Amino acid sequence: MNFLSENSNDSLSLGKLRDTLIRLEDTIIFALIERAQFARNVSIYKPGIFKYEGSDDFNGSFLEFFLGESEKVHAKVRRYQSPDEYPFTGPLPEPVLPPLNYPKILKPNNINVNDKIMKFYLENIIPTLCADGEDQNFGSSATRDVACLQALSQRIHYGKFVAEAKFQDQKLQPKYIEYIKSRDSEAIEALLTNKKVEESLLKRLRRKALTYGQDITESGGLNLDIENTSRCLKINVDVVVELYEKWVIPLTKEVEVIYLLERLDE
Ligand SMILES: C=C(O[C@@H]1C=C(C(=O)O)C=C[C@H]1O)C(=O)O
Repeated sequence: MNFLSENSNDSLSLGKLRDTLIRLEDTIIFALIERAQFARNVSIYKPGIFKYEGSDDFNGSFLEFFLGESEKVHAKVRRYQSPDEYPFTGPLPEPVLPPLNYPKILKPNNINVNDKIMKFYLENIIPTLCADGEDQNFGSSATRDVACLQALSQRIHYGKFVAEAKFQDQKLQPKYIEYIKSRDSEAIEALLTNKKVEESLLKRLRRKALTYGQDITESGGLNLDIENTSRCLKINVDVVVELYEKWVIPLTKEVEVIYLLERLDE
């Protein structure tokens, strides 16, 4: 979401944030489809298998190396105002001070569930998403992993913005304040949970995975009948739905709760 082009209160409306989360469903499904075309390639997840020029002392996995190096670049450009200012090649200019005009309360803080995201991605998603074995496409697999992990991380950390929007609801704010003061995480989670939104999301996600997973030809209709279609899909629809049901939604809510527990600290 672009926080710079709009006034900050407006960009925190729950409706707009939900639109952003819906758009990110597409990003995540396509990233998973990209990864699913390659085999599991377990070698890229085991530490110490490859050596890297100029990083002789690095002992982690290929994926960790890849992610670390790309995030070094992200760290250097993070403070620029727009992606258009980032050079594609050559040295980066000196970073300027943070120009991002976030709503004040959303200044960067310590909420980070990336360790959890990495764990469920490697232990639960990759083994069911990809064919067992090694097709030796190590670089291709790792680039897709980075795309999947970054999209999942972005989606889940959006919980901060969602939580702030919910806290701004004047009818509910006294309740949130009461539960925050009594450190009642369960009550906070119950208050911010919207079962209807979650149910619609899971239904929509199944239809999206079924649709995006098909080869679209020049004629003929799409087939939304899972029984007939699932054999030739590019992705296992159940993996996508389970990913959201078991991991993405619960972790988004965890971020929401952590954010709100710190909301009154200033
Ligand atoms: C994100 C929201 O908050 C909660 C988390 C949801 C999610 O991660 O998709 C969905 C509904 C809510 O229980 C929301 O209300 O839209």
